[in-house]
Amino acid sequence: MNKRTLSLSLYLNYFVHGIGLIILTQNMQALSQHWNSPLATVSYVFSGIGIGRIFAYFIFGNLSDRFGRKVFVNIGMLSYLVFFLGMAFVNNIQVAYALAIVAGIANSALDSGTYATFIEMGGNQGSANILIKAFMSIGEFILPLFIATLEANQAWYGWSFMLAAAVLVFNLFFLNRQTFPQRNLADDATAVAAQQLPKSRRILASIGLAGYGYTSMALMILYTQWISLFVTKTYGFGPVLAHLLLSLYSIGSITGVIVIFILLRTGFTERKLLVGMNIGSLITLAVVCYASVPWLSMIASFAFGFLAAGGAMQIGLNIFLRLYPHIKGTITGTFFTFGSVAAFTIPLITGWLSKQSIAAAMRSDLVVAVAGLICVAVTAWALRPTHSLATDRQTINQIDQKIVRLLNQRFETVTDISELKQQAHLPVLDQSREDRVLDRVAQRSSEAAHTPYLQAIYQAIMSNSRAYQTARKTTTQQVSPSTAHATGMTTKEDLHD
Ligand SMILES: O=C(O)C(=O)C[C@]1(C(=O)O)C=C[C@@H](O)C=C1
Repeated sequence: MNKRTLSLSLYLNYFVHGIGLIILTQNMQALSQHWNSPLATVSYVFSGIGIGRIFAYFIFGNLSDRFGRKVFVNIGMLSYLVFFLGMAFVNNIQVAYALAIVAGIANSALDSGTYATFIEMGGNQGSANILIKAFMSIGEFILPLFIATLEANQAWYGWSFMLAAAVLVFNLFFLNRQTFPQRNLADDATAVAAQQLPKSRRILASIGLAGYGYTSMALMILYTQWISLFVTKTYGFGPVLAHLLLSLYSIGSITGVIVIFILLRTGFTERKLLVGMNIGSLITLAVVCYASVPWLSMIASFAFGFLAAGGAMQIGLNIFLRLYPHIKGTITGTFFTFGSVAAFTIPLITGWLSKQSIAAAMRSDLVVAVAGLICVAVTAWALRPTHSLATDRQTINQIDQKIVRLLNQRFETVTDISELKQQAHLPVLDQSREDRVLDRVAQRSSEAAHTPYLQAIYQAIMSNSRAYQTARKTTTQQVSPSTAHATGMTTKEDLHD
């Protein structure tokens, strides 16, 4: 399995999915003309996507645990292909509705296969799931520009559908050349830690996370649906500023994805990050809901996008997946079923609230934010670290991961040093340098009792560094005997090191 190419291929699907998310709304006028139907009917067709999603998530998640991820990623891609090709030509509303359902199914199949695959690739792939969001955003960013270009050239609206279809056809070939990781493979530490968690705490965390599946999605949908209208009606902001707030939210979201990806790579705890982000979401949302000053709203909207839509939902799912490492597909399905229910119910609930006032509809997002915070706080509390053999070993695994990365960097530097020394005809061993390194270790050690052991470790590191340099030197000399002769390098002393 080549992690890089497989990841790239999986991400490419989410670029297409990002296009799929907005292609109907972006082509609403054109479709309404083509279908000879009013905008309201076109909008009704969109609800098919939600229906397809709700029904497919749970079934697909479960099945992907049984039949493997690749099948479901393929089902997702093929369904999306049917949707894009069909929608570009269809002129019958019923068929269009059926195609919208197919898009919902495509979405669920992709998610059921992909999120689990990233975790199953091993290593720190939880952070890889966060990047899925970034690829969706790229798709959502490029499509409107592409459509604007088509409109400017008075070209057929269907080309936007063809663009997505072309990427899918290419990716179907690309992806099917890749091998997927072994299914439901839990790394030992994760499996043991999950098993050792008392049942009551696991149930509590599961309830919190399922609830978060709903609130995290609801929080974003409600905001994007009402923000522009809210600031216009409540604070009298102009249309440009109203739309700018939404753009700032999107920019914040993309920035968030990148920053969180980096934080997770550097070993930040997902649990703490999630609680922090939800506290931040609540505060920034309260600012947007009650501040009537444009500049403050702008900053808060960016920050809200960063915190609420910058991959927080994906972190929630990652934690959920680690809790049940043997049924990752089912867990993904369950989590997103809750999200789909939010996508379906929030427009209905807020539509009803908006009859009272637009401000009431918008500010109801604060209730969602509080509920989300309670969900993640309960989860974090239930999953608080307790000292056991399994959890402490997991901590050691994380520390070792960092040490190995740093040792790789050290050896890369030693490679440079080795070359410089060869050029300057210097021996591999430099005792005075080694003494200084050991002195520095003693100075840096924060615990006197550890110091002799740390020094012994460093002695071993340097002894291996010498062995590595000597081995390199020998290989270079074998490759180029004339150079070896000219330099007269390999000394007995070095080889004994
Ligand atoms: O600094 C050097 O000259 C190195 O070759 C590096 C290094 C080390 O690994 O730290 C290795 C061997 C020397 O004896 C001293 C130090």
